[in-house]
Amino acid sequence: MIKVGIVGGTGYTGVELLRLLAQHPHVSVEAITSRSEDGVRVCDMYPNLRGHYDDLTFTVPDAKRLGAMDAVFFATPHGVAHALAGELLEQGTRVIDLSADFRLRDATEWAEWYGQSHGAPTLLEGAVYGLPEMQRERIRTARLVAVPGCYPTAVQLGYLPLLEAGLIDSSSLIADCKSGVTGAGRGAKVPSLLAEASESMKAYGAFGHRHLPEIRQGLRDIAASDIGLTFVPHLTPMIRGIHATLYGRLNSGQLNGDPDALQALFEQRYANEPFVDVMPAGSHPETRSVKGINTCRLAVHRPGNGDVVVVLSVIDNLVKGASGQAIQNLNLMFGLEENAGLTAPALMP
Ligand SMILES: NC(=O)C1=CN([C@@H]2O[C@H](COP(=O)(O)OP(=O)(O)OC[C@H]3O[C@@H](n4cnc5c(N)ncnc54)[C@H](OP(=O)(O)O)[C@@H]3O)[C@@H](O)[C@H]2O)C=CC1
Ligand SMILES: CC(=O)N[C@@H](CCC(=O)OP(=O)(O)O)C(=O)O
Repeated sequence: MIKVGIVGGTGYTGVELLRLLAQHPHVSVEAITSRSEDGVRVCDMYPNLRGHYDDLTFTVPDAKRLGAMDAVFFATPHGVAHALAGELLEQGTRVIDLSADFRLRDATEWAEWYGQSHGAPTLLEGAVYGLPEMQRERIRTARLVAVPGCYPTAVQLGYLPLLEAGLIDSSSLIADCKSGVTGAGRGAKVPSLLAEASESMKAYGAFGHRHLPEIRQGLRDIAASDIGLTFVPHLTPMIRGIHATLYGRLNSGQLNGDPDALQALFEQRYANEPFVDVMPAGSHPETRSVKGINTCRLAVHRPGNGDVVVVLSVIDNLVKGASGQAIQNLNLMFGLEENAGLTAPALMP
């Protein structure tokens, strides 16, 4: 069994790691941290886990204890992994970070968007961006993986086939994205209150959200050209889910009027991807169809056979957008089946 620890076990991505790992055939969770719930049994705080982790208790983070693990997940706010990851890596422990600490390759850019200086710039060179559909081979040998953010996962997977094939103009992309409220974490915040978030919807971060540089960096790698992207996130009254509506303008002379070419492109690009499902032509994927699972469902449209392509991309923010993708990365890093622990179907309704 692979011994793992989780730093930040009381948050939504932490408890989602526990839920998914309870079904994992090759992983045993041996350490879980919380400073505020030190000494509390996991199943007393999260009764959905009763019968799974009856002997597991939250403890304060301790580098020596965590360094005895084969791998440690960080499900913590930005900046925490900066402080601890180096010490764990030195002890031979592999690190899978769900926060944004190692997602941007440029420490100066990170500092500009996150409002604090980068705490571990020397680790950046060895960090691998954990989007398996782009970086699978590098992830297999990585010791430090930066799990992509939820919006960046939905947006990059949607644009990937189009940009790789050079079909759309990379300077005029528009990503209109909606998220459920668990995307904001479990901490008490006024915008997440029932009376604030239910029966209402609003955009936020239209002036520039911290996922913008992350998405741009990923799309630049795919397109090998500069990216012009307008990204506007919205908060919607769902618990889980991200819905991204992605627009791109076809480069002139592309597709030559072939009505099936776009669909065929997406189906071919993702034919061997275990966690990307290209839906039949004309589909409109629903967020509830990915509730609790690690799948990104996509549909591609070309309204009126015009020169605009619309991609619809849905994920569960807590699974393919965070904890599920983190486990997919662990499976690759340890040479396991890529879908180990990630095979259950989605909840419905
Ligand atoms: N929610 C989502 O959909 C997604 C979240 N993420 C990212 O994953 C990370 C975790 O998110 P989420 O689960 O929502 O966060 P939460 O705010 O729900 O939980 C944060 C956890 O971190 C612990 N923690 C906080 N500060 C520290 C610290 N200084 N040292 C050690 N532990 C600390 C908390 O426990 P305690 O304070 O008791 O120690 C808690 O268990 C974040 O970086 C987030 O941006 C990524 C993708 C999607
Ligand atoms: C609805 C909501 O508030 N979403 C979060 C992003 C979700 C996320 O987890 O992003 P990171 O992994 O980069 O933290 C936000 O907009 O800040």
